[in-house]
Amino acid sequence: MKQTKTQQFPKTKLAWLWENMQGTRGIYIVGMLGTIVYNVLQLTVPYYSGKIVDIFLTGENARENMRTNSDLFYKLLIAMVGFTFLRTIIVYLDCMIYEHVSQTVLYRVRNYLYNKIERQDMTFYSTYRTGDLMTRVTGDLDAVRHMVAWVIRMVIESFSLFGAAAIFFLYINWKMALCLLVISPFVFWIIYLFKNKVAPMHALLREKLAQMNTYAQENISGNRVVKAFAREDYEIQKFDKANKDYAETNKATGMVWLKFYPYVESIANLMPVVMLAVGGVFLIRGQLTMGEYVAFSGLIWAIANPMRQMGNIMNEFQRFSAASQKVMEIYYSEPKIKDAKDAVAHPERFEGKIEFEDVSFQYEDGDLPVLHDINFTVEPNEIVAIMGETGCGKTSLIHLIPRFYEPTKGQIRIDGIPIGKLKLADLRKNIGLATQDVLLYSDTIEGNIAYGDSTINLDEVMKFAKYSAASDFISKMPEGYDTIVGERGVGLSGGQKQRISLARALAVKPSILILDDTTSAVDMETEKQIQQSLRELDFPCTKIIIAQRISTTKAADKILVLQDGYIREAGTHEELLAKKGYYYELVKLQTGAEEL
Ligand SMILES: Nc1ncnc2c1ncn2[C@@H]1O[C@H](COP(=O)(O)OP(=O)(O)OP(=O)(O)O)[C@@H](O)[C@H]1O
Repeated sequence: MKQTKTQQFPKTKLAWLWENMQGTRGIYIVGMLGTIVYNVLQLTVPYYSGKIVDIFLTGENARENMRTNSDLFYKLLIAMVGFTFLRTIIVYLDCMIYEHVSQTVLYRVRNYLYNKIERQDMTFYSTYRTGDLMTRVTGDLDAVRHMVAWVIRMVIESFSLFGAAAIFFLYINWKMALCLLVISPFVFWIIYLFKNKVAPMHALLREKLAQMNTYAQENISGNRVVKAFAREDYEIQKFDKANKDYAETNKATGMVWLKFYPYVESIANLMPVVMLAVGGVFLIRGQLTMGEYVAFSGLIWAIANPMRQMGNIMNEFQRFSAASQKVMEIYYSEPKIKDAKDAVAHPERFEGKIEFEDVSFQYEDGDLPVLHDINFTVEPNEIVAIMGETGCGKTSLIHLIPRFYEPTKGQIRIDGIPIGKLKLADLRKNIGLATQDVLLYSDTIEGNIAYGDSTINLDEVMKFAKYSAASDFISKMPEGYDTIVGERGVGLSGGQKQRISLARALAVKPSILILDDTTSAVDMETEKQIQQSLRELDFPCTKIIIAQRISTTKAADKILVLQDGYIREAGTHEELLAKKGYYYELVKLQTGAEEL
């Protein structure tokens, strides 16, 4: 997993969130105003009860007032009930607004991230692990949604409640209000200290979660290897460790608040005590009426609760901060390999001439160059075979043609145009590639073959299956081309998967066909059939074939022998035999002949 330092983004986290609320910002503001209104409305009950107490229960003329002014009594009661009802309606609508906006943001950002991930280059995929990426588009995004749906609402709720209660207290009795409010700054200071402690815990927690998800994902997809080596117990233990790690970190994060909680709770609990003591003195001295006292004590929670809520809010805020950091990393990531500013469109088919000129290449995370000064030309329709011992750079070389990676030096041209000047889509659409590790989708065989061009009909699909010597085994399957192959082609043999992958590469009628050891798992007879079909394709096509078998390379127009990233030998089968070098030795080895 990539260990990122805290990356700087073009926008702050909240500004980024705001940007993604586009289209729902108006309604969100209405929601926030609603939160303020329904919190201010909380003051109505203690306000009216204070009035009722003063006028009709404890005041000098209480009995008289009840007799002569009972209308006012009922009006105050109705107002209390009415405002409570109004508040309920506002809370209800407000919840709907927050839910709507948060789901809209979630939907938008998730799509945007998926789009970004899809368009990344190979380096991105070798940097980020699938489990980590999955965590970003699920758990992390949920923390972002939670920020919109709950945390912001709680912040507004707490501050508006606190603010409204404070103003109300100051309005009815400023001296009493100050006695109560004077302790609140301590809470902010404690929350500030808490924030500094809990922020790194949330970052760590987030890493542990990604680690656990990565283990799970890798083990589920690599399940066959686990079974083959009977490593279930080992993997279960490994997961258990990651799970425990995550649970422990989760607990530790929760414990941080517990260290600060007693202080905040004590301050919050101090409020009713101050109320009782100071309020009592004020009452005795006549500086506070009984009604005012009722109003104060009825609303004391509006000062104490926001204080208690602060820790929760700060916790959630830090969770959002750690998660959004991960989301924004993908959100603002740009593939290094993309269309150049002056890229030219090339909607027409390529002729298929390929030129490598002094091409060298090193992986970004590699220590040494893997290709050195590669020079060769392939004419349209030619077949070029590339061979060499394992790890010599064959796959790296062919991956440069569709620009999966950029050469560190030199230039590759197709039909005379440097590939860096072509639009990526135009370049790749002209290339049919069957990779070494075959990946099929859980779809029908027909769907898999027609993956690159879904407009082709079944007859064409069958034709390409025939080219790749796959039609026989497909027609023997109970549902033929409608047979669903499992995830990654489960249910097919290695050779069968390779042949479907070849048919898929051919089905886009590419002007350049690249096969990376695509027939390594098929028998010699079938391979011969495939070689024959490749020579008889009904469309022009340049073929670059990585192969180890002499039976494949023999018929090629040109053979390149790679060694340690250099082209050591190049020529036809006969020319290379005459050189009596690596190729010659390989033929001897494969044919079992002493001399050729
Ligand atoms: N994504 C990568 N990042 C860093 N190094 C890599 C990467 N892929 C391959 N390499 C290294 O580049 C070198 C060439 O690998 P490459 O896959 O091109 O060899 P190959 O000739 O195709 O081997 P094989 O016949 O086994 O498929 C190897 O040393 C390999 O370790």
